[in-house]
Amino acid sequence: MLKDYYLEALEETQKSLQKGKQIWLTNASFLKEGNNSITLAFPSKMYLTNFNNFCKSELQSKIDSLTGSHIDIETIIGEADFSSVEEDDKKEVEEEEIQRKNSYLNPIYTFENFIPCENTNFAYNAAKAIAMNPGINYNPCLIYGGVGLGKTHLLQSVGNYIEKENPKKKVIYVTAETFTNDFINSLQQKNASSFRIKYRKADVLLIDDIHFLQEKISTQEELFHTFNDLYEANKQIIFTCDRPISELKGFTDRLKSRFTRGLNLNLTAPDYETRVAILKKKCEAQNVRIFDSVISYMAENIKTNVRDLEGSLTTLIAYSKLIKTNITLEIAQEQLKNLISAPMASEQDISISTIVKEVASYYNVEISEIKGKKRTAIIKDARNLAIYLTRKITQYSTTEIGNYFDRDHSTITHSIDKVDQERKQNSDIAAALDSLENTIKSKSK
Ligand SMILES: Nc1ncnc2c1ncn2[C@@H]1O[C@H](COP(=O)(O)OP(=O)(O)OP(=O)(O)O)[C@@H](O)[C@H]1O
Repeated sequence: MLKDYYLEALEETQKSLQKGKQIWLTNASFLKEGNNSITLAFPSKMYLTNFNNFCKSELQSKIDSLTGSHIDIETIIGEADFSSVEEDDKKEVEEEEIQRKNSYLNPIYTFENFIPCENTNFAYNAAKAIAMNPGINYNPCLIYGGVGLGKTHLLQSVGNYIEKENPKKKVIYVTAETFTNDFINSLQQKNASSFRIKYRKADVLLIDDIHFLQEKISTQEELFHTFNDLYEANKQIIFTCDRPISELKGFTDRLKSRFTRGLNLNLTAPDYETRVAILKKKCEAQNVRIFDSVISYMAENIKTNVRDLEGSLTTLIAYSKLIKTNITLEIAQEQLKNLISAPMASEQDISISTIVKEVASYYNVEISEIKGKKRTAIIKDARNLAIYLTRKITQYSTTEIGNYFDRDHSTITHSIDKVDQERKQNSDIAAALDSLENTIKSKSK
């Protein structure tokens, strides 16, 4: 009796599952039923894990609604005849799984979740066209623009789309930093060939933040050869960069010319309407409701980039959950006042040099040491803190901060994240940071 309901629920669930995910359900075998339970058997742990991850909740809600009561779905490995699950089939599925895990794509970054505006429509549509026909029309492709404007999101959307629609294609997503580290490791382990095989086997190679490769000539050389191999084999290559290629320093001309050879897409800050749409979409995704007046207030005042918009939204949502209250316009104004009232870089009173001076005196080190290359613990701490405070209390972008401290963008974000993390974990550090921030602000008046 329950088996009939199960079969009906199975059919409906299969229709609603994403392409490629049905296999985890079709290979489940109905073993037995109890009063309010059914038992399904699976050929292996991998099938069971994927059933739990991708199919179980859907199947559960279908079967519960068909029977009108809650049915326990019990699961077991083996104990049924799985000879119909061909060995090849298993192997193929395993390979696809391994590939999915190795591509390191964040499933949140999809075209559906990206809201283009007039300025970014071209980039959005071009990226979609690439995803539909990788390696054909726009190869290579470079996506560039300032921080937090969606470069990684768009890049990974291409990867996620291809993985979903074309699971046999091998997609590799890496940051330029990971690419560099992989390369260095391969040299240390005298295993350059496995590095080459890994990257040159890609059907789609997505490399994020190539500005990280500035001055790293050997890695650039390796990337150049990887590029040529893939390009000649019509494999799709996409890069992101925080600035136009012409502004990259310490790059070989031949690699620069490879980057610019294909399609160059520029991402710019979203307009007001898009900022509103992005905020609404993020609220929807998190299942929270925020008054339109608050959304308008945020969109009117936070124009820098989408990451800042998201950050403000996270602040408000956290506040609303913690205090258990709806976010009114007054609460939003109060909670976001530091962010919103901060003047733009060009008109701000607080300069980076004031911050560095105060931090240097706080740590009793020289200003030149903070900006220099020394890596003793105390100087590193002072440098990280100066970078963090600059980001926190001025409107300078991470790229501008990087230029000042002569560090690349990922080093700057790493410093900011590190101090942020320490601040969260240690109330003494939080208090010291607050006091230093107040000193800097009062001295800048
Ligand atoms: N147009 C957009 N629609 C929806 N979300 C967006 C959009 N642009 C950016 N975001 C979101 O903003 C956040 C920052 O985007 P992302 O990390 O892609 O920026 P980025 O340009 O790669 O920044 P960085 O140079 O710092 O690496 C992400 O959470 C992303 O989902």
